Amino acid sequence: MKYKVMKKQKNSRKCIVCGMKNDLGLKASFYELENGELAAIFTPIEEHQSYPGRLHGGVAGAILDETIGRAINITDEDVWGVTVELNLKYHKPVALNEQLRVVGRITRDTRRLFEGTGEILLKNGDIAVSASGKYMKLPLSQIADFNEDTEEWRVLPSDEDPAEIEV
Ligand SMILES: CC(C)(COP(=O)(O)OP(=O)(O)OC[C@H]1O[C@@H](n2cnc3c(N)ncnc32)[C@H](O)[C@@H]1OP(=O)(O)O)[C@@H](O)C(=O)NCCC(=O)NCCS
Ligand SMILES: CCCCCCCCCCCCCC(=O)O
Repeated sequence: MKYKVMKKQKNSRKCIVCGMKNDLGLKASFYELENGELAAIFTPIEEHQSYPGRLHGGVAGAILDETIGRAINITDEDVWGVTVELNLKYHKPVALNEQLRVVGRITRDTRRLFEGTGEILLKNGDIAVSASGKYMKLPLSQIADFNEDTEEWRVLPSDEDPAEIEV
């Protein structure tokens, strides 16, 4: 189904998934949807392959990890989590150089932990990779030396931002 985009999330400078100044990164964009899920959009490049032409399974894990980890921010922008568990199932190969949709949602939220699930979708809507993850909530000061300005942690509006996304 198609859902309206309610809000775009922030990107960063060097994160392997969302860093806009990481030339080898995925440069993914994250959109909060009206149904309470988070969608990511990115286009894998040659540098993200394992076997020629096929997305590396670890890279698939990275985008799912971050999409689930960011889904918590739909309800609370100030929660930061570190991944403590990530389970992946690879159903179909993922090709390079084609835009992919990823979707994630929160399935459990407690004082110290949150859990969620997510999928990488192929163009035809088939699920290529599915994941479930568990994250420990921590104060940002315990995770990283983080300066929003130097890390360029901000929303980057683009003409290519979709008004709705099918997930
Ligand atoms: C998450 C982390 C901070 C926990 O460290 P810690 O507080 O020293 O770990 P502890 O073993 O004392 O666990 C703290 C609590 O979390 C719980 N916990 C730890 N890992 C858990 C897991 N995978 N699932 C459920 N609970 C977990 C423990 O049971 C414990 O609970 P308790 O206090 O009620 O006994 C640490 O393991 C860590 O930094 N891991 C790396 C995370 C990471 O880098 N992820 C990838 C990038 S974000
Ligand atoms: C400059 C800050 C960039 C930080 C990226 C924000 C990511 C939040 C998602 C949490 C998922 C954790 C991913 C991980 O490291 O395993």
